[in-house]
Amino acid sequence: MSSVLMDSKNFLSFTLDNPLFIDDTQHFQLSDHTQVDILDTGVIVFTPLNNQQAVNKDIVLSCAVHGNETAPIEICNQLITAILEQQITVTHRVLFLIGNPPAIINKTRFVEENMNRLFSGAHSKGEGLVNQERKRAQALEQYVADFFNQGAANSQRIHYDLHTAIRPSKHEKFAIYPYRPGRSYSAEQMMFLAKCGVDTILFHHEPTTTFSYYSSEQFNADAFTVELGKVMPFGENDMTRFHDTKQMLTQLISQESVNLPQYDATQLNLYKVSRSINKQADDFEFSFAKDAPNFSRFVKGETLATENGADIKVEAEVEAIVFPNANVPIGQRTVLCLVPTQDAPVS
Ligand SMILES: O=C(O)CCC(=O)N[C@@H](CCC(=O)O)C(=O)O
Ligand SMILES: [Zn+2]
Repeated sequence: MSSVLMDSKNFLSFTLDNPLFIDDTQHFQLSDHTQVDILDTGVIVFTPLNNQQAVNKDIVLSCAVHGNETAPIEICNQLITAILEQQITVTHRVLFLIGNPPAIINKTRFVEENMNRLFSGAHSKGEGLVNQERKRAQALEQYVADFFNQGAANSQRIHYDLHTAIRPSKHEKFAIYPYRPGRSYSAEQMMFLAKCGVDTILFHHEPTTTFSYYSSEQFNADAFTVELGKVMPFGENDMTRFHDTKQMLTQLISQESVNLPQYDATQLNLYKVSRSINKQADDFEFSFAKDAPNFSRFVKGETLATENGADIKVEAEVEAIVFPNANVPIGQRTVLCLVPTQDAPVS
């Protein structure tokens, strides 16, 4: 093990000291109970060595797919440190991914290209692997593939891709459930998220090129993009707001199973994505206030945006908006429109 990591047990510092690659993979054990494998910058796997009958989950926790979303980075790094210092012992296989170290250093969402639009092979489309984010998205796919493929056939595969949102939100913590045709939604997963404080779920309506969709679609994982609050610089996150999330993630990785309440839709705010409005022209502009929070609601006929001299109006009786961002390349999502739902197929 390199002295850099040995001295500090701070995997984030080690990652940011080596943002593009590490010289060698590193492999060591914690006492006789946990195998640790550092496979790349920001890529660390913990494998329990004892009590194999309790190992029933393969868990991926990713952060910093967007470099300026610091709270998830702090949460993951705290969990990694607690494992390395043997305050927590993993019961299940766990892969932590710090997605985009150069963007963390840059304090920006991305350096050249939004990495969360580059999964499921999008990294190699068009001009191909021309930048660091494209290469990293391809590499992250491979680490996830290897990790899940090396697990037991009957293990539950879980991937929480942790983010924070640009805007304030009427529902502070929410999760995007990737499109999964033919698969019902997991009541257990939604109650786990609720116990994390993530009480709002958006059911996506179409395939995307996000990291969580990749794990969900390719590996049948219970995968989510999880939004934990508003983007803040390092040092400005109120970590008390993440207490429940961190506690539940600790239970998830360290306990054979987690006690969860019965599914109760009344504890959740459920929304279906009704449409994604993609940018067609440079003059795209929203009609609502710049500081409108996520989940602001608009009624049928109201104008949401203008583009090419035309109005883009609310189509359903009521639509809520999430992730409005006009500053995206042509072809990409400017906003997701949502309708409240109670009838999602859950099992
Ligand atoms: O606040 C915003 O505008 C963006 C927050 C964010 O990064 N959201 C993810 C959602 C991914 C998904 O739809 O699963 C993203 O835009 O990549
Ligand atoms: Zn994000």
